[in-house]
Amino acid sequence: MSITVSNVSKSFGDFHALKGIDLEVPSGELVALLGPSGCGKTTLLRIIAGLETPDTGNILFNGEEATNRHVRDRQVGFVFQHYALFRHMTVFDNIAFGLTVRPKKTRPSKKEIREKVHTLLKLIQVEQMADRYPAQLSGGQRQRVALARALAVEPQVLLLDEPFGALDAKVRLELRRWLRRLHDEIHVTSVFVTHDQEEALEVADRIVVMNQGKIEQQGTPSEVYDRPATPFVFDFLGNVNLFQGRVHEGTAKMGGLVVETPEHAGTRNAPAVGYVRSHDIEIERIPFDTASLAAQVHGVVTVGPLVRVDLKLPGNVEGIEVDLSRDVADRLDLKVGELVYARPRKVRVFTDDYVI
Ligand SMILES: Nc1ncnc2c1ncn2[C@@H]1O[C@H](COP(=O)(O)OP(=O)(O)OP(=O)(O)O)[C@@H](O)[C@H]1O
Repeated sequence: MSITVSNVSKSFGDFHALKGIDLEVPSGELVALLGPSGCGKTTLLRIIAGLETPDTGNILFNGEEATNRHVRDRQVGFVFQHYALFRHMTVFDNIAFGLTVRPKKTRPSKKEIREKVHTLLKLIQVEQMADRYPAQLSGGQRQRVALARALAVEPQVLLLDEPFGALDAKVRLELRRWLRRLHDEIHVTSVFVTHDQEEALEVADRIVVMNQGKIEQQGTPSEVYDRPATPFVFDFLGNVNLFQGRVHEGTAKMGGLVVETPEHAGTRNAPAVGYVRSHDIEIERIPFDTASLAAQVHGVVTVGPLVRVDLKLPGNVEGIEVDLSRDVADRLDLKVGELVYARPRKVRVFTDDYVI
């Protein structure tokens, strides 16, 4: 089932939590709502679910008006960060719950319910745990059971609010891969809230980046990562260095960086900022042919598979961070205090009215 969010706004008192949101979720897609704490992701999810009503705007399911449809008639399944499994029920009964409480007319037979629950137990890979109680499961297993419970009633839409937020990093990583594979099998239209950019980039078909109640950009993971539309998106999706400067008659000059720009970009000597990801910078001991920035090594620290180098540059008070692979760092064997040259491989320039 497709979801259309059309011009949705929501305020709490005089705080504008959502400001004119327009969003299309095509049937069968897995979409991530990504943004910092308080940007309105959960409020938007709750409005799609029918747990909250928008002040203005509409929600459509498969093109049909559903803004005032009751939550129980929306055919949505939920999974939240804090697993709300029934403590006094076994895994089996938790998953079966939504089916057993149906009115007699639409309730499947006991045999059908048993078969359905076993299919789901297999899908979430906890077949041998049907008789356990939630307290006897790990956090990751509980979240998988919560997902199976949501899926048991065959929802048309699955809404997940930071479903792995309370789990440790390793389990989180396993579960998000598992969720991706599960979605590839069942293709239920899903909206997934997260503030973790890696999670969104790895799991989602499409990412909707939100900031202060608005959508900054939406697109495939590679679109938003490789072609961020705004400085906010650039910054939010990874480690970034800023080079402040000005653009004038076709050239942006930013703290030693020089980038050719279209003639019409900021011809009034407008401020310009160059954004460079920390893994898009090379370091050598001799100057590069082009765009060499002289710098001093200020710090070197190993972070898992990477070595993070802090450089001080004349004209860039904040300094810059460079992520090198371990091989390159081993070859260079940089020492704090020595002089080197840096060269950005990719620069994206934002001016007041232009992105290059
Ligand atoms: N019922 C409410 N009453 C008053 N303010 C609310 C209410 N619900 C949300 N807000 C406010 O609206 C803003 C958006 O909240 P929301 O929960 O949608 O953000 P979020 O992006 O999901 O953040 P987080 O990642 O921290 O959950 C926040 O500033 C929050 O304090």
